[in-house]
Amino acid sequence: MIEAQPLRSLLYMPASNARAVDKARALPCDAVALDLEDAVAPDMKDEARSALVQALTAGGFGHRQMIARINPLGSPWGKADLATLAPCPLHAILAPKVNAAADVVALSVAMDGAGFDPAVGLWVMIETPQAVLALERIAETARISRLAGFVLGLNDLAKETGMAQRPGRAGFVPVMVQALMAARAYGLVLLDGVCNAIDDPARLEAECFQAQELGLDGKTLIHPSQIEIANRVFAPDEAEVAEAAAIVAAFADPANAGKGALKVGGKMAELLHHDMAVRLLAKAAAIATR
Ligand SMILES: CC(C)(COP(=O)(O)OP(=O)(O)OC[C@H]1O[C@@H](n2cnc3c(N)ncnc32)[C@H](O)[C@@H]1OP(=O)(O)O)[C@@H](O)C(=O)NCCC(=O)NCCSC(=O)C[C@H](O)C(=O)O
Ligand SMILES: [Mg+2]
Repeated sequence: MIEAQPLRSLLYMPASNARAVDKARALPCDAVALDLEDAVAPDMKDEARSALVQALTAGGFGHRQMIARINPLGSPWGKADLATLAPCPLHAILAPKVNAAADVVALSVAMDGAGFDPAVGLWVMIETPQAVLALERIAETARISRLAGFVLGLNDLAKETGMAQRPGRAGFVPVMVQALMAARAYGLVLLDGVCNAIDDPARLEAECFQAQELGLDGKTLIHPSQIEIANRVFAPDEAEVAEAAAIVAAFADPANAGKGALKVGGKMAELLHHDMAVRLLAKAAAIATR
């Protein structure tokens, strides 16, 4: 399954940064991740958690999917994060540094125990070598847990593996492909890691094109200036929308009734292309309402 709701851009911000959180209510990102983990210093964790609850309770984030990134369950803050966030209006909890399928099941059980609404999903960061090696087993837990998404954490993966974060991201491409296969096999969202180079829009754009070409749903971002690029690259362009509309129209034409393969715009179109065209048009329509 590929996510019907656009998730082209997910903007992280420290939950402790009230100015950034307030700005998020008007930014054109598809999702917001209020972070309690790496963007928050240890002595600010309790304050950030309270600020997060206040922000979610106050609301005003409109169509944006609201994600809270908690601290690891095994850290001094993880359990309190879950207990405190349980009553809040959230789309998903994002859990960092999972290593194995058992970690995901434990997180899901902890969310049940804390009283989260069943509609609140669990997304996990793929950012350790152990998690990369266990991608399929982790994804498979979606059958018995709240797991609904993967987010790549390439800074941590670089730290743990020694892999360099250079233009082209050669070392990360196999991880992105493996994560995509696992995500698609079990109906999960998959978002790309962040581009740290805030002042290099060309690099961000190249990373977005690469991730879009590899089939990822969108990109995680760290600065408002990155939103426009991600939204543009991960949205179908005019030519793609026109091609999809032509395919749908061709299959709807009574003259083509009963045919499984057609020639549309000089290309072969089969029923699978019709399905893809319908999906693309639905995504374009959802984006147009933003
Ligand atoms: C990186 C930053 C600390 C830079 O902040 P700053 O120096 O304030 O930037 P600017 O002066 O350019 O900011 C201009 C205005 O934009 C607002 N702003 C900046 N960043 C954000 C944001 N992320 N969300 C919302 N608003 C933002 C500023 O407040 C300014 O507003 P104004 O004063 O009204 O003009 C900062 O960008 C930042 O904190 N970014 C997010 C950092 C973060 O959340 N990191 C954790 C997630 S990334 C990660 O962990 C990846 C993963 O786990 C991995 O392993 O790879
Ligand atoms: Mg990380």
